Amino acid sequence: MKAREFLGIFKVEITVLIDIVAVSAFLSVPGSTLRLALLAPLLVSGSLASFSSALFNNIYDQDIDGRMKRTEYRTKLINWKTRNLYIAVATLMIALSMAISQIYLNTLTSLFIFGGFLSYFVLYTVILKRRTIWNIVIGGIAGSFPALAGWSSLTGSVSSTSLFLAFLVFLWTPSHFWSLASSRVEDYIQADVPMLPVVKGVKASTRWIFTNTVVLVAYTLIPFFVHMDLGRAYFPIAIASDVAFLYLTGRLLVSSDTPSLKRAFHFSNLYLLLILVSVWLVAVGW
Ligand code: HEM
Ligand SMILES: CC(C)=CCC/C(C)=C/CC/C(C)=C/COP(=O)(O)OP(=O)(O)O
Repeated sequence: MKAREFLGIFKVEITVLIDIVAVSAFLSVPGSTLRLALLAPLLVSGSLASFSSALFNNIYDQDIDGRMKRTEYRTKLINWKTRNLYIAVATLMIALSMAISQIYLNTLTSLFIFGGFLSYFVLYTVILKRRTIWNIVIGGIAGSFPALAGWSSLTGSVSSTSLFLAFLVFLWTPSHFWSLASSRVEDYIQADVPMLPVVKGVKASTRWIFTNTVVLVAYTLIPFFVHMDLGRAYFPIAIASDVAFLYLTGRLLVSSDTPSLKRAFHFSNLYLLLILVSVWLVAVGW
């Protein structure tokens, strides 16, 4: 077993970007740099909840993971022999996550972190994923909770800025995932999961991806007209990232080959990273 595969069952790389969502919301709180120590319990609690939800997702999806090339490696680790062990580990992780958040942060933040866990494992994985093409649109709310948790960890409240960041991730998710799913459509046909490209075809999915990206880009322009605590670096970086994302998803309308789809998918992560990290500069007065 390779280390990357072991880390893969906890979806560590996804958790890193989830944590960056939380850090951006945290640093956008005025005066956040005076209380940076609270980043530690926020990131430990949020990461443990993300790892736990990813583990529960992989335990529940054992049957379909074994039928998809991208995920079949997981069945070497999570199988009938080890299932109970991983259930115990995942349960311990979410319990520890809640304890840390309750002790060092506040109840609202615990609720937001638990909301991310529940919306990913129960709402998306158990209820929606195998039933509807809207699975990742509704399930995408999972990625919004880290933004709400990041702001509330310092304030015990919600703000227009944390709601803006939360909804930004929500709108970003379909462009992110549908490009991946379209590049892996055979996998999802094998697994009999009703992802958009399985039900509507890749060509139609590229139109949905581009349309969603146009809506996402329009949404990122709101801070040009409505004040948010996002700092000055947000504006040029959002515009540059928007142009690149529109280009990469727009060209899918012309060529929806696998490399183009994978390029759009990988850029979706860079896109969100650039916009989120641009907000960090607000903490140092930019
Ligand atoms: C319901 C919502 C989402 C779905 C269905 C989804 C789906 C996926 C899938 C299937 C992968 C490939 C994973 C692999 O092959 O190991 C992936 C990768 C990734 N996702 Fe998402 N995702 C969602 C939300 C998010 C959110 C909210 C974030 C962070 C804010 C995120 C960040 C990432 C990153 C960074 C990767 C790349 C990891 C790598 O390079 O392997 N995803 N996503
Ligand atoms: C605050 C908190 C805990 C938030 C959790 C948010 C979170 C972990 C979102 C990730 C969503 C995700 C990667 C879905 C992919 O599942 P999939 O089953 O479609 O992917 P797979 O086929 O690779 O298993």
